[in-house]
Amino acid sequence: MTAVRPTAPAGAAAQGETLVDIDGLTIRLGREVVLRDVTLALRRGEIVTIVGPNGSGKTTLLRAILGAIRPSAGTISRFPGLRIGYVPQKLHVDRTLPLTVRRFLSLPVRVSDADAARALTRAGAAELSGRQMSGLSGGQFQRVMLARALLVDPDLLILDEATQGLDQPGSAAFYQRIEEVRREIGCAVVMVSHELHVVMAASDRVICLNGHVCCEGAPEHVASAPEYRALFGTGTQGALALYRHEHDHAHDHKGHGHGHDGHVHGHGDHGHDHDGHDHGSAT
Ligand SMILES: Nc1ncnc2c1ncn2[C@@H]1O[C@H](COP(=O)(O)OP(=O)(O)OP(=O)(O)O)[C@@H](O)[C@H]1O
Repeated sequence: MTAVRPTAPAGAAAQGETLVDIDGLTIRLGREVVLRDVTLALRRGEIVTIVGPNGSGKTTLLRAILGAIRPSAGTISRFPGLRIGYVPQKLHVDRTLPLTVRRFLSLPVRVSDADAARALTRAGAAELSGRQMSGLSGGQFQRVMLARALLVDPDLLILDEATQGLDQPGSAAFYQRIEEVRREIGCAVVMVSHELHVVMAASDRVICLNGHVCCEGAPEHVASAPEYRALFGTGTQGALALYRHEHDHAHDHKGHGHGHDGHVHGHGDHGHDHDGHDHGSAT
């Protein structure tokens, strides 16, 4: 029997408190067992990345956390009143429709100017409010999508391959923004990404999924785990090491100036401006 049960009395969750507790989760879709006996917890303030091959159940897991899919077995317990912000894998906005960013944020639920401005600022997109959705670059569009997810003041931010289509510096800038959001509002973040070498380095914890949890832990731990290497080979480990190595150099990040305790979210000396990505804080 499935259950979604409260884990604690309503109220402000403390830093590190469990927001989502998944125990023995099994999900069948049609005849297929997509997830089998998945047990994991998401805690306030942490950034967790889910990696895994195509079809390994990553989106299904996110949808189960969102409550869009019911467990076939096992439980998903959410902190009472948990607010979830979701950045989907794809959102098609009719590019022929005249629609400003500000108006987009009021669809389908109208939000106040103050709330829209606050969310845009947090997403590093304050200057985009009056822009047409159709004229945004990929990176700008994703920041607007992030702003939309932030409107609910989330305890948990869920991102499903949110940087698809962005170049590597653009992705790294986006994940840097996610870290800043996490620091500002103290939410937990769970995200799926195929850009392992970028996103793993920006994560506190990595969960390697292949229908079940193959391995999990700190990025370095997972990257060197035999289960992970069996799925992804050793290439990512090398890329991760290279990325950290690059970042260890004292290069000037033009106004970045963020004190990040060893996490990687910069983008090296790529030497090109990729169309309005905001690498620093716009606030
Ligand atoms: N509604 C559905 N009905 C039946 N099977 C489904 C449904 N949705 C997903 N699946 C199957 O579940 C499996 C996992 O899909 P899921 O989208 O969760 O994988 P994923 O790891 O997110 O993949 P990708 O990396 O390609 O996005 C796949 O085999 C998929 O075909």
